[in-house]
Amino acid sequence: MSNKISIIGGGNLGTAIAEGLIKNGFISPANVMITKRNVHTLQPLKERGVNISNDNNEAAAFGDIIIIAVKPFQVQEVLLSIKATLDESRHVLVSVVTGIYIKDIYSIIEKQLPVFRAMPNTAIAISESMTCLCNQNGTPEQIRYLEQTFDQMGKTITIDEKLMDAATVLGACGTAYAMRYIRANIQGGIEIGFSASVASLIAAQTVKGAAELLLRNNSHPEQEIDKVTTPKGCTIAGLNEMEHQGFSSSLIKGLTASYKKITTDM
Ligand SMILES: NC(=O)C1=CN([C@@H]2O[C@H](COP(=O)(O)OP(=O)(O)OC[C@H]3O[C@@H](n4cnc5c(N)ncnc54)[C@H](O)[C@@H]3O)[C@@H](O)[C@H]2O)C=CC1
Ligand SMILES: O=C(O)[C@@H]1CCC=N1
Repeated sequence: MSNKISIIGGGNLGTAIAEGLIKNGFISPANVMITKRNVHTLQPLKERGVNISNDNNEAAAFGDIIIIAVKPFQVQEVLLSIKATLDESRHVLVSVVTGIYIKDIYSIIEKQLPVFRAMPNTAIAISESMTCLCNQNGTPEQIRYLEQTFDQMGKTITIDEKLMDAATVLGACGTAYAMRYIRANIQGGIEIGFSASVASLIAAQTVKGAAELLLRNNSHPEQEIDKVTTPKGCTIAGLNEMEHQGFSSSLIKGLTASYKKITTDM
């Protein structure tokens, strides 16, 4: 399988994917093309050797793997514009678009080429994404290749398409939710005496360490919490107050509101 990759839609996620792809040398920048109608903001990628264009058909002709990274309402127009260039015997289409199902894509392109959906998050730019994949008509070789590609940029799992909306909430929106948790820690940290920059460092590194404990120990959060909570100590006093104020409940309600938005209103 040849490995030229085109990214259509050089916005937040599209540029993060381009950065992630070229970061660790998995693919040469010369084998990546990214498009946007106004290519001005793509200059930093161009300076690093990535091909940039405002012509989606040029990108479709360039890439063997075509990643669609536009907003949901832009998908139909983009797919229709490259439909004639899509080649069933060559191209693999990968959509990262929220709430657009594989059947929707087939109904627009009317060609039986392999279609994947990928749900990464913006940490893909620093090779720390969580990416959920699903596909229809992908060969085992193509599935393996795409899993390997996204594995270069974090962790990857293949799931059923019916879980992609849930993956979007937990894995992609989750980056923003984690940021708010960290921001609240910074705000609290300033109130109890730290400068903003020191509070930011302590909050971010502490959250990173907590996540690494779970990933490396394969443990449950409550097991790790038990190791921190001294009886009659300050940790449990803080945790219980947070729960009295609805901490876990508000997060769960936030996740389900996000899920409801995707499944009923996008
Ligand atoms: N931002 C995130 O964390 C994540 C976003 N997604 C999905 O990825 C998609 C892109 O999201 P963002 O990057 O955040 O949006 P964005 O608005 O930053 O990026 C979309 C880009 O597509 C460009 N574009 C629009 N029409 C175009 C066309 N005809 N040809 C070429 N480029 C065109 C826009 O100029 C823009 O730069 C969305 O569907 C979103 O649901 C999925 C996972 C995470
Ligand atoms: O907010 C959104 O709709 C997109 C989907 C996942 C992250 N951003």
